[in-house]
Parts: sequence; C-alpha cells; structure tokens
Amino acid sequence: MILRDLIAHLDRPLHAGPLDADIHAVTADSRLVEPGVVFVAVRGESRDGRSYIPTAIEKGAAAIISDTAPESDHPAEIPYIQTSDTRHALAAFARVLAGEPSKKLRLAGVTGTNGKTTTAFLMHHLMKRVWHRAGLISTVVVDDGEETKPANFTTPGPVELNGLLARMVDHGCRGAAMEVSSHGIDQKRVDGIAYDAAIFTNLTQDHLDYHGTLDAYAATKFSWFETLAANPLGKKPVAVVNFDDGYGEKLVTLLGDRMPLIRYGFNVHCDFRANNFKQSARGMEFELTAKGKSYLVRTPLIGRFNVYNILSALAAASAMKINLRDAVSAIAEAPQVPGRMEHCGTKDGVSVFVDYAHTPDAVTNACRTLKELNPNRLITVFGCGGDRDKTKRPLMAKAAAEYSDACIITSDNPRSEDPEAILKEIEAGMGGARYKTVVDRAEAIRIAIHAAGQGDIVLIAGKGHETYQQFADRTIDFDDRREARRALAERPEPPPRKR
Ligand SMILES: CC(=O)N[C@H]1[C@@H](OP(=O)(O)OP(=O)(O)OC[C@H]2O[C@@H](n3ccc(=O)[nH]c3=O)[C@H](O)[C@@H]2O)O[C@H](CO)[C@@H](O)[C@@H]1O[C@H](C)C(=O)N[C@@H](C)C(=O)N[C@H](CCC(=O)O)C(=O)O
Ligand SMILES: Nc1ncnc2c1ncn2[C@@H]1O[C@H](COP(=O)(O)OP(=O)(O)OP(=O)(O)O)[C@@H](O)[C@H]1O
Ligand SMILES: N[C@H](CCC[C@H](N)C(=O)O)C(=O)O
Ligand SMILES: [Mg+2]
Repeated sequence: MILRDLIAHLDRPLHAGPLDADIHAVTADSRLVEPGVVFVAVRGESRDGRSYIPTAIEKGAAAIISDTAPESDHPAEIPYIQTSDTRHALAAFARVLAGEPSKKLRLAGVTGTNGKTTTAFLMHHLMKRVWHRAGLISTVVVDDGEETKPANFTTPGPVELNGLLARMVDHGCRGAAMEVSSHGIDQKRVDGIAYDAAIFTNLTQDHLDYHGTLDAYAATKFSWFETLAANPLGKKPVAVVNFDDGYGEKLVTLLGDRMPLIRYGFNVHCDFRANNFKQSARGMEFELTAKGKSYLVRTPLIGRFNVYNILSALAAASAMKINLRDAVSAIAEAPQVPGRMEHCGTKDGVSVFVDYAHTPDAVTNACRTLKELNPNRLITVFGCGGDRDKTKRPLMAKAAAEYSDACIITSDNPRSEDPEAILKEIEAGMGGARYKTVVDRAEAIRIAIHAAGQGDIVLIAGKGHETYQQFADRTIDFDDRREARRALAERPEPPPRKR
C-alpha cells in the first residue's frame, strides 16, 4: 500500500519527504524494522520510542511517524509524518494494512476485572459448535482457526491483533471471541476494531498501579463501550452487561439508548436471568429465562460466578444470531478452562484445585465455591504478584482468611520485588487467621497437600495456567498443576485407621 493512502487515515498529519513509498507493514518496535516497514515512535510507560528513530532509519524504515517535529539532521529522503496521536496512527495503519479483518468476522469482545478468559473460552466453544471454525484471543492461548499457541498478552498490540484476526479470516473462521483488557483499551490496542458484541463482566479492585483509582479504571472500561456506541464501524454492536454489578448498572445508565443492550444476572430486571442455581462437585445447573422462554442450563463448570460467565456468553451468542437452544446444549459440554477451578486430583480424600484468582473478589469467589462443596477444611495456598497493584495484597489476604480454615502464604511472580517483603504486605491483611508463610511456592504446595486430611480441599490460587515463575534475575519453569500432582503422588501413607 502507498504511504499517501495510509496517512489519509490520520487526522491532519504534517509530512515531509516523498509519500509514494510502498509500505508492507508497520511496527512500534525498532527491533522489528526492515525495509518497507513504517516505524511509529510511541512514548511508552518506561521508554520513549522517539529515541529509537535513528536505529529505525539505519535498519531501512520506509517512513517515520512521531508526535513531534523531525530532528534537524533527519534524512530528507525518508518520509517523516507528524501526528498528534501515535498510538492511534499505529492502530489505524495496522488495521488498514491487514485489510480491516474485524469487519469480516463476527467478533465478541469481553472486558471486566474477572471472568474475561472464561467467558471468551465459552464463546469460542459455542462459536465452534455452530460455525465449525472460530478464533480465540485470550490470556491463555490464541487460536487463529488452524493453530493454537500460548499467548503473550491478554489483548495483543494492534499489529499482532490485526494480524491474528486477518489469519482467522484467511482460515475460514466465521467469528472470534477475544478479551479486551483495560491496558488494551487505554493503549489503543483495540482502536477501530469492529465488534458485534461487547461484554462487561464486572469491576472490582485490580490494576490500581496503572489506573490510580477504581473510578479511573472503570472510566477506561466504559470508554470502550462509548466508542462503540458513537462509532459502530458498520456493525450494530450489542452491549451485554452484568446488571448485578454496581459498575455494570452505572454502565447501563451511561449508555442509555445509545446502543442495543442486554442485561444479565440474577435480578428480576435482567433480560437474561438465572434462578434456581444448584451445584455439586460434578457441576451445576440453573434455570435461564430469556426472550420469553425458560431453559435448563447444565454444565460441568462450578461456582456461582461461572453462572455470570455462562449468561453473558449465551446472551452474546444470541445477539450474534446463534440459536439459543443450540448454545444452551453446547454449554453442557463446556471445556475446562486451563487453570480456572481446575481439579488436579484427589488422593486419600484430599482434593486439590488450581485457580487463577489474583484479585480480592476472585479469591473470595474461588474460596466460597470450594466451601460450598462442604469440605472438612479448606486450605488455601496463595501469594501476590510483584510490580503490580500493591494495595490488593492485604485485601486478597483478608478474603483468603475469611473463607479458609488455614492458609499458606507464598510467592506468586515476585518480578523485580523482594519476595519476603511481598509476604509481609500480605500478612498485614491476615487478621487473627491461621496461617504459615513459606516463600518457596513448590514447598508451600507440598506442605499444604501433605498436611491435608480426609475430606479436605486444597486451593492453590493466583497462577492458574501459568507455566513459569518470574523473579528479578530469572524466570523458571513452574506449573501449580504439576506441583500439585507431584505433591499428591508423594503424599506419605496415611496412618492406619483405628478399629
Ligand atoms: C504497562 C504496559 O502495558 N506496558 C506495555 C506497553 O509498554 P509501553 O507502551 O509502556 O512501552 P515501553 O516499553 O515504554 O516502550 C516504548 C516504545 O518503545 C519501543 N521500543 C522499545 C525498545 C526498543 O529497543 N525499541 C523500541 O522501539 C516499544 O516497542 C514501545 O513502542 O507496550 C509494550 C509494547 O506493546 C508492552 O510490551 C508493555 O507490556 C508490558 C510488558 C506488560 O507487562 N504489560 C501488562 C501489564 C499488560 O499489558 N497486561 C494486560 C492486562 C492483563 C490482564 O489483566 O489480563 C494485557 O492485555 O496483557
Ligand atoms: N464472572 C466472574 N466474577 C468474579 N470472579 C470470577 C468470574 N469469573 C472468574 N472469576 C475468578 O477470577 C479468576 C480469573 O478468571 P478469568 O481468568 O476468567 O478472568 P480474567 O478477567 O480473564 O482475568 P485476567 O484479567 O487476569 O486475565 C478465576 O480463576 C476465578 O477465581
Ligand atoms: N494479567 C494479570 C495477571 C496476574 C497473575 C498473577 N499470577 C501475577 O503475576 O500477579 C496482571 O498482569 O495483573
Ligand atoms: Mg484473562
């Protein structure tokens, strides 16, 4: 594509140099520049992309995009475009160069603090049932319709995102489900992506390191819906909102009649409403009332919070013209989402679950769900990630302490922080609860599983599907599920029963 046609997508760009260059790709990473590639200098959280302009030129960049004027020594033959918003430019170029793939797919986006991955997996499963081929972009994996690979981000940057969507189109996918993180919205990774359904799961504390306050975090999530309402990009997107959640209610009021909306939850005003919820260790069932009819929903998933994930997936599927009865029957065979309430085995009457709960609300939900299975004791092993929202540490502790009979506090991903110091901040929230601190996560898991007795449940929270552990100086292979199975296998023989 010719540079002149690309810059037509920018708002009043200033340019210098020739505009007839043939462009094959765009990047904001100087390390990926090669001839024919436009380099967009993005000012990031930790680095200033403008400092990489000389490197990009050396590597043969076809053009430079920046938000300030060129340096006096900028080579005249290399086009230089000045624009007020470089992240917007990056997203626009990525989209146009990929052929606007989001417009060729039926696309569902899921945002909210918790439940995005689970809901996206459920939607992907429903879509594959009826359309045979469908894509998935999630924290755990990306599926382009032919190949499933581990994911690097919850919501990838615009170049990777549009590339993935284009591959889905090429592979014959009729639709896709993707997570839309608050970082993704704020950094314009999803700018100009056309959605058919936009799901809001809930909003509780997380990411305050990035957004500052809960209201600023909510405003970022809401801005995604407002953008879709103002500019539906040739589609008729439907907002699917949790109406039992305080922020969901605010979103409904904010949107008014600016876009079609489906409210879901247990409360009587919901368009997709659940009641008569029952669960056992094998799964759960509830009654769905929607579109003037009633349906019995059965699923192997457990946890009242998963009722919300199922309701939103069913509502979004129905908004995307998937037959509701077919969708309900597919939920009966919902897949195990890796690391979400994943049962890792039972031995000597001790059952172990791994769950990705890493916010206060998620810890509450995970513990409550397991308590509802009436264990003799619930033993929870958890920690908190380094270089992330520190204020959630004592709150996660409070949640774990409230619902568990005993806790082992351990390391999550310490990243650049001192693991012992993180443990101290967690301890501050434990109140008078019974707990131990064991900084080594593998040892903490082993101690919990070996100390558990007949009828106990051990919950290992926080890392879910992750297959690594990040420290300041190294990243090691680590998987809670593998450690759990190993510890179960190595459990010492229980003492013989007294007659
Ligand atoms: C806080 C955050 O989101 N940071 C992301 C963001 O960084 P940034 O924009 O601040 O970029 P930067 O590192 O300051 O660099 C500035 C610019 O210089 C460029 N650069 C840098 C080095 C170089 O040699 N050459 C070069 O051109 C970079 O490509 C970038 O364009 O953009 C970068 C490039 O895309 C990301 O790698 C980086 O993710 C970091 C690693 C990260 O940890 N992000 C997490 C927090 C995240 O995004 N999480 C969300 C939500 C998770 C969830 O709750 O599910 C997600 O969607 O995954
Ligand atoms: N609808 C929900 N409401 C509250 N908690 C939930 C919900 N769904 C899942 N959870 C809890 O939150 C954890 C994370 O769930 P999931 O991975 O689906 O969310 P996510 O929004 O994708 O998280 P992340 O932003 O970290 O990728 C689960 O392991 C579970 O403990
Ligand atoms: N996407 C989340 C993942 C947290 C997972 C937890 N294991 C941790 O490392 O804190 C985040 O970046 O906040
Ligand atoms: Mg996720």
